[in-house]
Amino acid sequence: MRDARVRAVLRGSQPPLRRFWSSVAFGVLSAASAVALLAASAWLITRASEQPSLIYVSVAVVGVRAFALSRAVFRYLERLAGHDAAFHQLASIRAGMVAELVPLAPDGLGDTRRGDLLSTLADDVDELQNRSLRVIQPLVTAGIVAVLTVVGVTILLPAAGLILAVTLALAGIFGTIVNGSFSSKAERAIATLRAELNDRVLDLVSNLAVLTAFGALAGETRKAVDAGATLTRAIRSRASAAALTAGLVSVLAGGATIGAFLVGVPALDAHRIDAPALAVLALVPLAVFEVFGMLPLALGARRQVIASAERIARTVPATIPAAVPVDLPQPVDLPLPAALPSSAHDPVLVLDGVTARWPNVEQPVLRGVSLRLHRGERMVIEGPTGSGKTALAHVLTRFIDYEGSYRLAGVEARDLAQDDVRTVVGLCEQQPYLFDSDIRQNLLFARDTATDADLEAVLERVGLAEWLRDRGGLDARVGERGALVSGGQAQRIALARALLADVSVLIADEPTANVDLDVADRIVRDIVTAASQAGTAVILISHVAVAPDLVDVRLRMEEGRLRRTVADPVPDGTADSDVSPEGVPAR
Ligand SMILES: Nc1ncnc2c1ncn2[C@@H]1O[C@H](COP(=O)(O)OP(=O)(O)OP(=O)(O)O)[C@@H](O)[C@H]1O
Repeated sequence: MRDARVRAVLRGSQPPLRRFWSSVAFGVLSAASAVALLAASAWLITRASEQPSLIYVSVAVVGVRAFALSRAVFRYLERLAGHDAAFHQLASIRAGMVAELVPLAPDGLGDTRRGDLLSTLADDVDELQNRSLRVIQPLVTAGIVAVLTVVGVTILLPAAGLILAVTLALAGIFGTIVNGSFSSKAERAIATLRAELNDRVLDLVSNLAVLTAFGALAGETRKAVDAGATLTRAIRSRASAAALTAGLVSVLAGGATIGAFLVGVPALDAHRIDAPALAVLALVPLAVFEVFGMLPLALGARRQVIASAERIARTVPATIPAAVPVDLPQPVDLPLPAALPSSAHDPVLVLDGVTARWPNVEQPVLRGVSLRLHRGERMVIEGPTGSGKTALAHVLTRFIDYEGSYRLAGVEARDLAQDDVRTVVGLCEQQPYLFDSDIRQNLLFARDTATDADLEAVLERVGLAEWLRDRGGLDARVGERGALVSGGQAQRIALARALLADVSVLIADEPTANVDLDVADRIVRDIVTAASQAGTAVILISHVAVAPDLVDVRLRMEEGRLRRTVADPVPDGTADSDVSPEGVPAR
């Protein structure tokens, strides 16, 4: 049975009836006009060959013109109304998906491949629009027009009506079987193959430098090309199945015409119908089969829509993992900046026995961590790789949840809105993300009211004044993911961003990871100095030994536990995170 989440995605893809009904109505009118056009033309040509007075054919002449025009006009209106409804729905599906993903980012999406996410948000959501456009609408139109035509033909000649009904049923059944058996595998695979291709191409272009350096570019390119070829094969096999189905439907349409002649000619001889009626009986099947031929293709489109809905349901997690924080329905207000302690002795941030886990990981990454940070204090956290330093940064910025107590300005952090916490505690990530835009835009999103003078001042504080002049000012571009700036400059831009956001606590996670020792020392000094000037407390996560004059508190993280370092000893037997590393007075 299809899972409830897939059903919910499918339901969500369907435009509401008030938007959708008009496109179905126009579709039916357009298809009915096509059938009526052929019927009227067949009747007119045959009747005209009998050279009657013009008065007898004038209605049919008007009919042919009217149906020719109405078919095109209704087709246009159907397209317009159908796409309008589908696009409205697409916009809300995409917005809904992004809204579901936002609370998960960044740590709740650790298992999600970026290519998958890209394919899901772009291609799979696009595919969903076909549910109304290529599945429901053609099915309803084909059904209604086929029934109306069979009724009309039956009125003219019951035997011909029966033949038409039977051949239409055969076309529906065999067309669906043929199409299903030749293309259902390809249809279901296309969405996954497209995601795989996206993933490979994304990997290739984002890691060109490293792949080239290790001579792996040719191999990875081949994999991307192979993924493209597999996708092309699947698309080709779907197209072949569609062509085969169309061929089968055409054969049955021809069969219906021959059948109409077989029963129509004796009826003509017996004067039960006249010659123009026989022409109508013979030609109408061709038009109705054109409409009805969409049925097997609509069922194929349905399989593809379902495959995309399943992928969306798989890619966007149905529930938020336990370790990802969720805001309370009515979070406590943190009136800023008044809420922050004005006295240097009151801590801004207090952790008591904090334990935390990464999403979907059983083992805690932090175990009973306690610390206190005062206004303007400079704290360094060192420790071996993988010991949990970044995890602590993510707890403090509320990217992952915690057990124990984490108070910010005296208020328990889990009672606050996460956004409020992040206006007080800012993070300079280990690998700062720079947008492929100019320097101005890369800073402005931290504070969109900042003037150019503000931006230049903050860049000066982080030691980038000269660089800014050399680059020609704030309009200089930084390249994709900061390709046009060095690792150290990227760190400084990230720092400038954090300073602009005017946080009270700045966490710099390995700001010197990408630079040499010489530059590292300057960056750390600049970070600490710039933050101090702003009265901002700093938690510096660093591998590099930080000069003693830049540090008030020095802590060490080991296997998820925090303790003081030898340089800042505590009494024997109490050197772990159960002890609050308090006591270093704020400057
Ligand atoms: N999103 C994640 N999901 C699951 N495990 C993770 C995740 N991120 C990191 N880990 C694991 O958690 C442990 C602690 O990682 P963390 O990044 O906090 O270490 P770190 O001390 O910052 O290391 P480094 O100095 O190398 O940056 C490591 O074993 C790491 O492999």
